[in-house]
Amino acid sequence: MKAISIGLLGLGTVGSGVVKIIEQHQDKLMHQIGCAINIKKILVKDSAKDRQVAIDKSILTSNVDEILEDPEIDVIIEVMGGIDETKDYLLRAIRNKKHIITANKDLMALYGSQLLKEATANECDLFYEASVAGGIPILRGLADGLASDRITKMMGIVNGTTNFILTKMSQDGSAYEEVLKEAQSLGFAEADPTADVSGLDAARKMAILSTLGFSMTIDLEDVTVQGITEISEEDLAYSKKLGYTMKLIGLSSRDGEKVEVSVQPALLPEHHPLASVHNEYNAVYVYGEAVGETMFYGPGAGSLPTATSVVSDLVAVIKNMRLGVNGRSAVAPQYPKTMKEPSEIHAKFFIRLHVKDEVGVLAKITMLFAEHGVSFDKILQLPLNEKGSSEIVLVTHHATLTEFEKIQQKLNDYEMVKEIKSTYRVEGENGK
Ligand SMILES: NC(=O)C1=CN([C@@H]2O[C@H](COP(=O)(O)OP(=O)(O)OC[C@H]3O[C@@H](n4cnc5c(N)ncnc54)[C@H](OP(=O)(O)O)[C@@H]3O)[C@@H](O)[C@H]2O)C=CC1
Ligand SMILES: N[C@@H](CC=O)C(=O)O
Ligand code: NA
Repeated sequence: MKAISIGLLGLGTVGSGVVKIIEQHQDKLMHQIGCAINIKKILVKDSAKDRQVAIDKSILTSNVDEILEDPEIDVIIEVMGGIDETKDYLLRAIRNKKHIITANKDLMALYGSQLLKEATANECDLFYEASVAGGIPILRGLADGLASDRITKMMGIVNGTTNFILTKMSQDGSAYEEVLKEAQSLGFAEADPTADVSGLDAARKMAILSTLGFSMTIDLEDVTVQGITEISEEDLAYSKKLGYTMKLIGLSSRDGEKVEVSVQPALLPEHHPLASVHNEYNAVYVYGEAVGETMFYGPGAGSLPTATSVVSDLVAVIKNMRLGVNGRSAVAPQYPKTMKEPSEIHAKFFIRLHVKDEVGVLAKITMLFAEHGVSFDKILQLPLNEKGSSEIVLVTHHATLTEFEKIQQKLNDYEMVKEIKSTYRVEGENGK
């Protein structure tokens, strides 16, 4: 079989990894697909820039038409990032009958269904394994490995940068800004790391995972999002003291046909498997009605891990080309979407309050929670340096989000409560 020519859009962290893997694993790739892979052109912004990989500079271009309009190029690998312009490039490529592989969750979370429909209509493959949890084959795990099951819950650490930051802050006491810079220099962070630390990157991945896992179209706006920027050293210290580990957790759950999809910092019991996922590593816990608990673990970001998923997608495209079955694997969502109301979301909650150090304060707070049917699992009360003030830290038993929000509103109105310093969900107790 003659060599397959591919066009690469982007030669940064992931693109360089793709070039390395295609070169270094040539024998294995040839054995699997029966032909050579020829990287014919690479789109970059600046062709003069020094590169992390040795390549023939004549294949670099800043004119995308040289790739999209080249009839010899069968497959486009998109690892440049960006949304609107990139979507236009990919739609043009699909209409020119080119198969697509992308690592771009920003794009797939917003326009995945449009692109997949267009690809199917043009008998093209569109694979995006690297877009969620970099090097972990989670999308293939859901689409193929668990195809026979009904998924009811997914809980994961799906952003490497924030997991790296939280690990270093809680284990070594490192400062937030310093660790963020380190994550950027290691190539884990997005071009604009706001997407990482605000939780948006994880929300995009949860929208993609939930759409596939629950077979319903979960849009980005269906995902409630909170990032890691408000987490204080005190919160990290209290979570340790109470036997928890703070992680940025993506959560998708389904009860009947109703779903919740959210991203937030949450406290996990120290013995929970996700609590020992450190640095840029990701993990996704998947519960299926038949299979029970499964866990997918591995590097969530970085050049070679992410490129592994990209090149494995390329192998799948080329195998489909040989069989003449491209564009047949995407399955359209089966179910309509109904999101859970806050009154249908149950969790345990952590709350940290600064209160006046007076007789009866704790009793009054206990009474308020009891009026809303919420009892406590853990209570700490400690004096503060500020005279006449103390700190109360509570972990509730399960309550609905609605009741917990009502309690917070009433606490804010109490004169004895100086400030609600922080609240978090506590997840993963009872083994899940
Ligand atoms: N880094 C990671 O660990 C992971 C990244 N991803 C995703 O992979 C994609 C790429 O990420 P990453 O490799 O880190 O990004 P980089 O910023 O390292 O690389 C981007 C590359 O694309 C080129 N590029 C960007 N915009 C344009 C444009 N408008 N025209 C031409 N070329 C352009 C850049 O050219 P030049 O070099 O000339 O500047 C660069 O080579 C993103 O969608 C990201 O979200 C997914 C999983 C993990
Ligand atoms: N910035 C992302 C890269 C992979 O998707 C992350 O940190 O997880
Ligand atoms: Na993946």
